Amino acid sequence: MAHLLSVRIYNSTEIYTALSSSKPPKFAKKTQQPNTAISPRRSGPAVPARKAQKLNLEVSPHRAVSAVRLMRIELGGAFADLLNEKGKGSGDNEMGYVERTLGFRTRDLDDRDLRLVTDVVGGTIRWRRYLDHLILSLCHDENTFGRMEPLLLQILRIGFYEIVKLEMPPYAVVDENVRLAKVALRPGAGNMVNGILRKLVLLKENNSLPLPKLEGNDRAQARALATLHSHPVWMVRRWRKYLGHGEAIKLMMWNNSDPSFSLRANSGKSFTRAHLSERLRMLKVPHELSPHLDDFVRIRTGMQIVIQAGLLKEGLCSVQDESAGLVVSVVDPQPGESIIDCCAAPGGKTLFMASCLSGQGMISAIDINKGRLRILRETAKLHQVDDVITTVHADLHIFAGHNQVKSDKVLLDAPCSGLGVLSKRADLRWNRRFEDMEQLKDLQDKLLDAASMLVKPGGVLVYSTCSIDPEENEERVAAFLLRHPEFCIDPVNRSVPPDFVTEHGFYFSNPVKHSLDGAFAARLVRS
Ligand SMILES: C[S@@+](CC[C@H](N)C(=O)[O-])C[C@H]1O[C@@H](n2cnc3c(N)ncnc32)[C@H](O)[C@@H]1O
Repeated sequence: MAHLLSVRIYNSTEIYTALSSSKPPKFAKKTQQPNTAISPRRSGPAVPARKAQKLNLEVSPHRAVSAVRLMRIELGGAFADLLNEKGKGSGDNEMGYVERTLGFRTRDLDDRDLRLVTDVVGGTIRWRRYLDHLILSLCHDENTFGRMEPLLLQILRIGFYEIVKLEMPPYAVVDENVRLAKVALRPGAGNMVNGILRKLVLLKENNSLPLPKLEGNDRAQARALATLHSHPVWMVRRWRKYLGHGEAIKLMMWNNSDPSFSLRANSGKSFTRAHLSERLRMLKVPHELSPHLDDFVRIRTGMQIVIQAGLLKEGLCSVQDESAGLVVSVVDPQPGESIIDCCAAPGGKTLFMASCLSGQGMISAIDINKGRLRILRETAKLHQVDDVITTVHADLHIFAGHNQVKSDKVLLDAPCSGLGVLSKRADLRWNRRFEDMEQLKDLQDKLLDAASMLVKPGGVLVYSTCSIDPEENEERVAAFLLRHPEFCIDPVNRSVPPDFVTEHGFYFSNPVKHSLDGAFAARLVRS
């Protein structure tokens, strides 16, 4: 039986405040829903005003935490950083959100619960389009789905994901999610979850999930694929155009797989990869050495252990994908050089470049974002590489127009769509819009022009993105070379393994081929 230790009424503004620190969005109306019926309105309060229960031992903690975190990501604009999800060792933090949002606590999260939260939140976000298609198919009508309360929808998505993708024992999933809906919303909501989830279980047992067929014209096929692989239609169409049907599907499967992470040992603190490997062995974290980069190790599981052991906090290592590390190989920083990192924050590449300088040389780390630049500064101090880094808070366009400085090497790690990192950034696919691409390309051209002004004769300009989109990569470089005949391509064969070198001499990490994030870099020399 639920334990009722305290009673408090929450209103919708308070609930929103619990979800996010910024002001309430349009969905948070002050109207209250009747407590017995299922509110059909998606535009109603996030959860209805309700009585708070301090401790409820009947609700499974990972589901309560997942539901609240999903609400925060979707409605409160929180950032679905899978690493943070893994890293949030503090169950207290999570339970605080549950209490402030739903009005009750469950038992504390243990390590298994934390892993489940990561899986459920990441998976539910990734598979959202697919799950919503199934939920809509099993609702009475489109209105029921279209106006469903946000919390109810999240609970259904969790249940569908657990049954269809995690293949958890279905009737336990039904019972647990029904209980969550009853306690967090009201009995009627529990009945609805029960009805829909039970229909799903039957369909799954009979192998007859209502999924779209791949037929019709290009647009219709793209829509079906977008649902089956849970991506926006515009991405599917773009990838079918650029990569072909088969590769597009492989890419979507990669984006939907569990991300793996790499760690870079921080030589700035004389902490070598051998030291890191030894520490990981002692922590029983399975890992392997990167075949491409001397300072890197790969880990598939155990990130939470690494974080709890304090390795990141002590600055002994950083989380950095090898694809990003290889961009630094393309820059090839040498002791004594002057380097400008034009879009530097939060500093992943700046710090790696700084550690390559062995205390000699200087990196000017420019960024327009003050907060992110502060993170860079603090991390540089922690990593003991701050003696070779100067941070500059500036808009690159203005900085380049007003400064006469010219450097040996200039890195422009440009703002981009991030289409190469969708496996790690589970929510990014839903936040990125087709219209963004044109704006980004325009920004990239302008930043390239500005960055080129900072390169001294004979110096090197490296343009990089974490995108796999040719329009942000090869096409931007081609357009730049037309505008700037004083630059030419310096093929990256000497900097990265041959497998990563394109026919035009650029660096390209292909998620499907290399099992790393997608990344691109061009090395251009000024005559
Ligand atoms: C892809 S991120 C850089 C990531 C970074 N290089 C790293 O490895 O951690 C792009 C950065 O460009 C910055 N940026 C965007 N427009 C800018 C501008 N006009 N001038 C300077 N920085 C800018 C953003 O604030 C953002 O931090």
